[in-house]
Amino acid sequence: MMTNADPFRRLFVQGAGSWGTALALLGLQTGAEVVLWTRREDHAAAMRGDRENQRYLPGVSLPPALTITADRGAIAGCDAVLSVVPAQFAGGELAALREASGAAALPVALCSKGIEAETRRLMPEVLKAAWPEAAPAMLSGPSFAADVAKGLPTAVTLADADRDRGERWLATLGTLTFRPYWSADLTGVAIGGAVKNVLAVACGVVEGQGLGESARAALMARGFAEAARFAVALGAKVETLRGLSGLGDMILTCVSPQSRNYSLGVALGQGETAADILSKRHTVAEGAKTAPVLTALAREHGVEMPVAEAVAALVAGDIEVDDVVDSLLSRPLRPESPLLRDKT
Ligand SMILES: NC(=O)C1=CN([C@@H]2O[C@H](COP(=O)(O)OP(=O)(O)OC[C@H]3O[C@@H](n4cnc5c(N)ncnc54)[C@H](OP(=O)(O)O)[C@@H]3O)[C@@H](O)[C@H]2O)C=CC1
Ligand SMILES: O=C(CO)COP(=O)(O)O
Repeated sequence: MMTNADPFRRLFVQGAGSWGTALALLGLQTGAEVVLWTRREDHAAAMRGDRENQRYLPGVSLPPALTITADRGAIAGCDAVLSVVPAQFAGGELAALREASGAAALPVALCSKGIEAETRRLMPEVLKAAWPEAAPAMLSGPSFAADVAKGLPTAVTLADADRDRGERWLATLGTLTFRPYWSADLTGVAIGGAVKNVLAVACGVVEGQGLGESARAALMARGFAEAARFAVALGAKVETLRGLSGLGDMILTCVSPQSRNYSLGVALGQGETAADILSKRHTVAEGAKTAPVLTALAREHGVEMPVAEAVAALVAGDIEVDDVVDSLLSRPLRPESPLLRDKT
């Protein structure tokens, strides 16, 4: 046991992609009753029949204790929600779930990593607009669903402005191998998760272009600097960006072929177009939709984000991959530290 707080007893997991499924299994491990919800009845029926999510998390068995449904009404009696729907669809799905719950004041942990393109909202703002009665938390950090489902050691950040409720989340999800650490900085956690996907695409491009590991490390460091500038401009704490949900997740996804965002970047670097790559996939690469809205928000706040700008232009097909590399390499030589830069 990680904490003496009372865990939530009946969890509603919204979204049965790979991450929602892995988190549902975690909830069962800590003794909660868990409802895993998918929007498609045929997907629910297949998972119930196979006791496996063959589409998104193959090879992992789903115990009989896991309730699998496409009925939002199954939220009745649940005392907490994990929302694990891709960022662009989260607002609509959260609003529909609010209605099914009778606008209940439930704790909702947001587990998606992105920024809503239409409204430029971070995930906690998406929740506030869709379900104002809900109590928001953010769960994010370096954690591949397949690793977590195998019980491999993982550490993440769980942000909740209310420490006691945060402790309840830790008790609900923490196991010997899955270690959530509490933070109060929801904005910082939401930004770290969203921005690292964009940086992972950029690092994949470096790999796809064969530019070498030194170049990739340089890009990660410069990418981290722009993520931190952006986070501070939006009121987040820079320490949060240095933690598991920022730097930790960047380190994972900016080097691993297991990352869908990194592998999108590799294919872009090899000359394929984003439209072609994404049309062949059924899984999500959040960085593609986050890059343009991230750069728009950054410009609004007067923050320079050249790496994110390059990814946005490449994904939109506005620029060739060789030109992206040239534009990043031809940036002016100036002091590395922003503090020194201000004085020169
Ligand atoms: N996978 C991972 O290792 C991790 C993922 N995350 C984050 O979790 C979130 C969910 O990703 P993940 O579980 O990987 O997803 P997957 O790529 O495994 O699956 C895609 C999911 O998106 C759903 N989806 C697609 N289109 C829509 C739509 N129009 N409306 C509602 N849902 C839709 C799919 O449902 P359907 O089958 O019905 O189309 C499916 O549940 C993302 O924000 C991701 O960044 C965070 C940490 C780890
Ligand atoms: O967020 C993740 C791991 O922390 C998953 O990364 P991808 O979405 O790039 O696969």
